[in-house]
Amino acid sequence: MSKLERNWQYAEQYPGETDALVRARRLSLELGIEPVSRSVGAYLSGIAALNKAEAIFEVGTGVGVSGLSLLRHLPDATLTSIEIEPEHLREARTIFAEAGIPAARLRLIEGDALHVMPRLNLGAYDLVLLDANTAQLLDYFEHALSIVRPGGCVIVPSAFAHGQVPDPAARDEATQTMRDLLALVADSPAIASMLSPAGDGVLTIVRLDG
Ligand SMILES: C[S@@+](CC[C@H](N)C(=O)[O-])C[C@H]1O[C@@H](n2cnc3c(N)ncnc32)[C@H](O)[C@@H]1O
Repeated sequence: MSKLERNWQYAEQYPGETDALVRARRLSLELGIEPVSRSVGAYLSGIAALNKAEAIFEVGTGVGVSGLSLLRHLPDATLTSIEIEPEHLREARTIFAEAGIPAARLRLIEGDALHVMPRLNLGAYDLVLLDANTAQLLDYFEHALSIVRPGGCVIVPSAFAHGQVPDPAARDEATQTMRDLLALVADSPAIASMLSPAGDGVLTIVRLDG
């Protein structure tokens, strides 16, 4: 194992998870859903706390690993989360209830994010997580930038598209879409962007004021 791989493995094993997160992660894997990794979950918890997020929006609920992570240190925050698969959403409701998250703090919406996002209030969210269909990512991102408040952030886990983005030989559509997004945000003066190698890569974009 190389030094970089050892660093990565250490970071993945380091953060502690709540019992609810462990249950949600196990269920995700049983259902064939790819949840955010442990280090990315810890990153989401930390960024949401730092941002003092009150209103959080997520595309791709899965069964709730990212959602539980986002809410972990924020007892008053609300989460609006969109999921296209009814079975995932049903399981997520159970997971959130078992974790003791009151229903009033959750708005779980079944549907296609591309239909739901255009109807959301502009500038209404402190933090937006995009973790669904990579083929639609550029469209999600356009909506995300208008629903996040100035100073808020948009986070895209799986920014390496299963490790493909850094591989110049990889030319599939998902990889190209992710590269397009990375190029787009790197050049925009209205955005601060950060790319971390945690998990499968995490892209964090801050919408600057003004
Ligand atoms: C990678 S999983 C999300 C995992 C979740 N964020 C977590 O960490 O536990 C992607 C999810 O997005 C959902 N999805 C795919 N396309 C979607 C769409 N257009 N709108 C809403 N959800 C979608 C899938 O059904 C799947 O549950």
